[in-house]
Amino acid sequence: MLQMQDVVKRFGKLNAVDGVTLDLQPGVVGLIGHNGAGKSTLMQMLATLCKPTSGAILLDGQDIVARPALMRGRLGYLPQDFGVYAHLTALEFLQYFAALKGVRDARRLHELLSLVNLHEQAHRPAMTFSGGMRQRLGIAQALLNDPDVLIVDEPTAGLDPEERLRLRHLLGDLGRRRLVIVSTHIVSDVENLASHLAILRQGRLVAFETPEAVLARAAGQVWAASLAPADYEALRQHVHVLQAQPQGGRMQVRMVHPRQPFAEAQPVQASLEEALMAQRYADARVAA
Ligand SMILES: Nc1ncnc2c1ncn2[C@@H]1O[C@H](COP(=O)(O)OP(=O)(O)OP(=O)(O)O)[C@@H](O)[C@H]1O
Repeated sequence: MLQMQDVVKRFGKLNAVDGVTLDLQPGVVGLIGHNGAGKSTLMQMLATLCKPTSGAILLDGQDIVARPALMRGRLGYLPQDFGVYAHLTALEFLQYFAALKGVRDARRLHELLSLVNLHEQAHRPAMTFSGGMRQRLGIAQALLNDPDVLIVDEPTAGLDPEERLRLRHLLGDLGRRRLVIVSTHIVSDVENLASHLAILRQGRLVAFETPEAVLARAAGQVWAASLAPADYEALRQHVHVLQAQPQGGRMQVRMVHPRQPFAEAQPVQASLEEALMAQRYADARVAA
C-alpha cells in the first residue's frame, strides 16, 4: 500500500532520515525512536508536507512525491504540535476543518464526535478540554475525509494513563480497515496495538517486524531477582539493569543477560520495551 524506497531527508550535513525502505500494509504500525531519530521528518514526507532529498514514496504504486494530491485525498494527519482554536467549541472546530477540506455532510461531524467519544462535549469550548480530549478532537479532524492512511505523530505525549489507554483503543479500532502510523518514543504506547514496529535510530530503519518476533527473540534474556542493596550495587557493574525497585529493604531487579547471570535469577516474560532493550544490548555486544 505505502512504500518507501531508499528515502533520504538531508538538513545541511545531517541526514535526518537516512535511506529508509519500507512497505506498509493496512494495520497499525508503530514508528519507534528516541527524540531526534527522524520520526516526524519521515511522517512529514509521507504526509507530503515536505519532499525527500532523494528516494521514492509510492501509494498503491503511484509516486506521491511528484503527485502529492494523490496522497492528500486519502490522508488524515495529526501533527505533533496540533493546536486547537481555543475559543471554538468542538463542533465549530470540526465545522471549520470540514469547510477547509470540502466536507459538506453535517451528520459526519456528529458521527466523528461520537467515534472519538466527544459527542457530549460538542458544544463545549475546546479551551476547556484536557490534553487527551484535544488529541481525540485532532483525530476526529484527521478522519473528516475518511482517509485510508492515518498518520499520528506522538499522540500520547503528555497524556495521563487513562487517556493513553483510551487513545490506544481508538487507534486500534481505526487500524482495522486502514493504515495507521503512530510515532512514539514510549514503546508501551504501541504494545498490544501495533501489528508491526518500525524502529528508527539516527535516521536509519534498524528493524521492521512484529511485536511477537521482538518478544520471541528476547525469550530467556530477561531475568528477575530480589537482592540485598550491596549485591545490587555489585551486580550493576556487569549486568544491564532494566528496573530496580526498593521493597522491604531489598531491591527487586529486572535485568538483561544472555544466560542466567547468577543462581537466584529467574527468567521472566519481557515487556516489549524490555525486549527491545535486550535486542539493543545484544546488537551492541555484536558490534563491540
Ligand atoms: N527543519 C529542520 N532543519 C534542520 N534540522 C531539522 C529540521 N527538522 C528536523 N531536524 C533535525 O532532524 C533530526 C530528526 O528530527 P525529527 O523531528 O524528525 O525527529 P523525531 O524522531 O521526530 O524526534 P522528536 O520526537 O523529538 O520530534 C533532528 O536532529 C532534528 O534536529
